[in-house]
Amino acid sequence: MNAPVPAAEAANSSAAPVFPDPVSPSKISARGVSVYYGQKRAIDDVSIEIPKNYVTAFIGPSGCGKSTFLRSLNRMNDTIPGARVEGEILLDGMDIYRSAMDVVQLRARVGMVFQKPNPFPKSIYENIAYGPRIHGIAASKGELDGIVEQSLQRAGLWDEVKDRLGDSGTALSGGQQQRLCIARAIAVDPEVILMDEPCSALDPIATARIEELIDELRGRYAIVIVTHSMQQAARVSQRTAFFHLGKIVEYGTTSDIFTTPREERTKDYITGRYG
Ligand SMILES: Nc1ncnc2c1ncn2[C@@H]1O[C@H](COP(=O)(O)OP(=O)(O)OP(=O)(O)O)[C@@H](O)[C@H]1O
Repeated sequence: MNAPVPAAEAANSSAAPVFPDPVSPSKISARGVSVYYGQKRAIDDVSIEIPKNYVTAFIGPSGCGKSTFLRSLNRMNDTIPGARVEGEILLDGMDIYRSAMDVVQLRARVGMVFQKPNPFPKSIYENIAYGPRIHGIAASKGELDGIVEQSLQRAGLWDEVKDRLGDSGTALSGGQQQRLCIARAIAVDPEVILMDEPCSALDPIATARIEELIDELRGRYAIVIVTHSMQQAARVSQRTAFFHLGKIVEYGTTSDIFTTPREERTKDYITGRYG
């Protein structure tokens, strides 16, 4: 295994670059990760340490592998026929593909929020209560009620739904459904929350509310967000990884990436000159 080296130094060597965080300890890290769909390599030998307590944005042109890499962080690719992951993904140092870690437990620790809000076709209450119940997090109905309320509070949804917890989650607006999905992820006490373009199906007002929410949750979780919006990456993240052709070309603080990118490809992409 390679020791982490500064990104600039690594970029000049022939070995694949390793991107340690400049300040924060790692929560989840990739070492030499490649992801294949059949013969096609969508992610090519990526190593990165994703820090605790920050929002990390994955940016890059369409098809560069952002979602594929995101999904490899909680084994979501396992559900895609023919998909294969090589290398190591370490959650607090434990290899999520090779240890005895149960995938259901893993996905509680590393939650996922999708592009299109996907509440269960069940009540608002049940959308939140299901996870804590199957993971044995709540010992009593009273405790479960408390988790439901706290999760909805943290997702900024409690005041809007407290009088209609029995209504279907699918009856909420798109923005409310997305906050419900975030509350559902929070309810099982995750350490990492992965968000794949969580605002792309939402209008500007709902988007602003989700961005505020991400900011409120920052510090409590390691959050990773895939986004096509440079403005959104600049608003919500403290760290940014720029992907290109299945590799991370550049990683750093969001302010550095947006003000003084080192790589021409990053510069072209964030200034809209990529073509
Ligand atoms: N289920 C799949 N089966 C086969 N190939 C796939 C699958 N999902 C993605 N790919 C391919 O892997 C590559 C990376 O796709 P991915 O969706 O990860 O990129 P992305 O950067 O997230 O793109 P976008 O920004 O457009 O969502 C692309 O060439 C894509 O066609």
